[in-house]
Amino acid sequence: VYIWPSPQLDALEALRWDQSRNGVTNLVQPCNDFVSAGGAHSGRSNAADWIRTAFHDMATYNKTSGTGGMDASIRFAEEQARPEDPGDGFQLTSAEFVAISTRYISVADALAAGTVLAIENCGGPEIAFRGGRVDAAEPNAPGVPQPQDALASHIAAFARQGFSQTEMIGLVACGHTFGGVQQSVFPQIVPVLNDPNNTQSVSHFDSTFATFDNDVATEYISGTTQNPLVVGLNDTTNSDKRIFGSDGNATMLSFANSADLFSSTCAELLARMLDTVPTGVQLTDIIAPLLVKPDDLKLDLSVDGATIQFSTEVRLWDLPKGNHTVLLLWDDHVRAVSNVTLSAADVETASGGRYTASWFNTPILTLRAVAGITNMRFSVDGTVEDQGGIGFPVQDTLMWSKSTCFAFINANTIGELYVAVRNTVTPTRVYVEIPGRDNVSRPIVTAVDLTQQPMTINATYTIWSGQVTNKFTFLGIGAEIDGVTVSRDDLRSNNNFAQCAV
Ligand code: HEM
Repeated sequence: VYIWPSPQLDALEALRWDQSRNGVTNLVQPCNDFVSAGGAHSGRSNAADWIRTAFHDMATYNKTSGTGGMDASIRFAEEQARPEDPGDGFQLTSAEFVAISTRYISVADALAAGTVLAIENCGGPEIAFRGGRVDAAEPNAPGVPQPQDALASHIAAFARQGFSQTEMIGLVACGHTFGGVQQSVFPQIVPVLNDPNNTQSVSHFDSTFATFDNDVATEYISGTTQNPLVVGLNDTTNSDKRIFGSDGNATMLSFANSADLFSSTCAELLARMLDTVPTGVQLTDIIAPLLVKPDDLKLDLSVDGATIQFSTEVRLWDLPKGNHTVLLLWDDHVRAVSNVTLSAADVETASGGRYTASWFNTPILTLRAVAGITNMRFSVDGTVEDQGGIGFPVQDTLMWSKSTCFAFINANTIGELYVAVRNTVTPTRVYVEIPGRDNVSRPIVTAVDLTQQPMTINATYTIWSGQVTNKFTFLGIGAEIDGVTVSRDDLRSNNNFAQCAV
């Protein structure tokens, strides 16, 4: 657990634990949801595509040279064109996770989190998730095993990736409890199925293709398996048969005998798969949920500069069922303590129902600008939550001014931007931050300086202003103050402000 606020960890924590709010979990609920069939059951599933994509991204890893691994290089068309990466799953999955990536969440972190969330929400074990993966600038060297390869080649490929033969058996079984082989991609392995519930003719690895369970092992051991890589007509491509049988079935038998052993083994192996990163990449600690987490802080200075419109919400972890009294207490620059009662907004279960997350909102509060806000605590049923005495610090140095407005001219959105800076500081630069992507789809932020002469509107705030005419959707704000960069990563769009008067 870390101290809030920390922009990158806050974002990773939200991705990992915010369930329906994270933009990911809804794509694998129900577990047989599939993006390019409009969510309809097609025999394919996003969950399976994501897990396979993560494996193919990792499988280029070379533990001797420290190159390859989880770095989202699978998003490159060059990798997707290789015989070892057939089908459109990698392209569809990459597009989904590029869309989720932000300045704080790499595409590779998004893919890793998506894999964890898909497995956890579809019957699987809880999987340790770390962040900090770095997106590759170019494709990796090839290295994904293929079904026609010999057993010795598979053993060598997994050894290069850092997995023993027993771990190889485990990892393949953990992956192949989801999904199957597509007819259109592997016509030499799978015939056309003519099944209205399986319109893409996917021959599944086990009878429960959208859920994590040990059926892949029980069906294999009992001899009832329909796994196309075990009982396929062409023995050359029966790679699961060779791999599963390579230790005399000992590992698969242990999985068939114990669903718990299968679960715990997969939790460990899949976490290691996702944490296989190039040398030099430093992953974060395991991202645990914060028990009390403020979120979505909004501060806006009024047009006359006299008041601040403030609101926030707080997420409380695993509250007992029932009604709760939640208060926000806050400090300000005139050393007063204020409080307000929050209202229950929303309850979600996380990690496949293991936990609950409950959100509580403040109303929109009007603070005197002179007083501002410096620190928060929460009282939950009478117990004060203050991060062990630190409280939850709030910066009111830099915020949007309500004077900001947007205009729409010739398909361009033009922002008249007004940013308020507290007079206690003298920034050398105030700018807006426009999230975008570089030419290989990595998230970047472009700063556009506010260049109009700053205007002191009262004793408390000075307004910096400027215009942006670039095409953009969201804007953040930042400043350089005494050589330090201050960012308010409270992204706003034209929906948050009035239309400019003409
Ligand atoms: C020697 C190793 C492996 C071989 C030869 C192999 C081969 C295959 C093949 C041929 C497919 C069908 C793909 C398609 O039709 O589009 C497939 C699907 C899949 N593989 Fe593997 N695989 C291996 C290891 C793994 C591992 C280690 C994982 C993950 C931990 C994994 C996860 C998956 C998943 C989830 C699917 C289903 C994809 C879907 O239904 O869209 N595979 N695999």
